[in-house]
Amino acid sequence: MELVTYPDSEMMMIELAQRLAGELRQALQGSDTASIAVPGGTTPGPIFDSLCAADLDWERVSVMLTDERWVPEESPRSNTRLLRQRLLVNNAAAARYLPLHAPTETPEDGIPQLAETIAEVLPLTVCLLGMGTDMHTASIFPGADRLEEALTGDVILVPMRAPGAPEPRVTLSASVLSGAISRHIVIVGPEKREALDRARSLTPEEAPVVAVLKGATVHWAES
Ligand SMILES: O=C(O)[C@H](O)[C@@H](O)[C@H](O)[C@H](O)COP(=O)(O)O
Repeated sequence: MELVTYPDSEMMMIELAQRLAGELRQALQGSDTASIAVPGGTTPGPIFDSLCAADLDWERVSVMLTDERWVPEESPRSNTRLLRQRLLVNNAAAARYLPLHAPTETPEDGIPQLAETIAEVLPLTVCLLGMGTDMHTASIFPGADRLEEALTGDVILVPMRAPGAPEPRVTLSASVLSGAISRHIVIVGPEKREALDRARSLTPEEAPVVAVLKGATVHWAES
């Protein structure tokens, strides 16, 4: 794992967006298509604000979330809603969006069809992840009901229910996330930095972020 620290998060978000766009651009030089998975939550909004304006052939790019809360798109908890408002706009409106949510009651009902579409674009070209202070990443939470399957299963999407998550979730598996050609983790603040340092001496069951750390670049700003 490589750690890059930035003087402030505003600068980090802009530089990281440029880096992600550069990696997609480079991939599109050698291939017809490219794919990127991004997290939801409160951290990545400013990255999306810059990335959506990147000058690249978005029509050839598939965009998806790393994980989603099983709530309707109108919910303020919906990561899809965040993506539609801040990433799939401007130049990036031309991208192909691969949903991680379907209008079914449970994630179990929706997953087979969603996973089929995602399978077509794997491995991911670029994967951006967030991390919680409990050391979860995507929606792979410590103590989750299907933690083992998400960490070690040869699967694409896993439904998740966890004490740390207020609603059912669906997450890309560790094998899909860590299979991305390029992986970045973005964290802000001293608490998350301490959690990351702690995670490095723990098992993936205790600290799921460990499952995606090898070969990843962690981007950190104190505030
Ligand atoms: O849907 C989600 O919540 C995310 O995809 C999740 O994995 C997120 O990246 C971390 O929980 C960090 O969240 P914050 O950025 O809000 O701290």
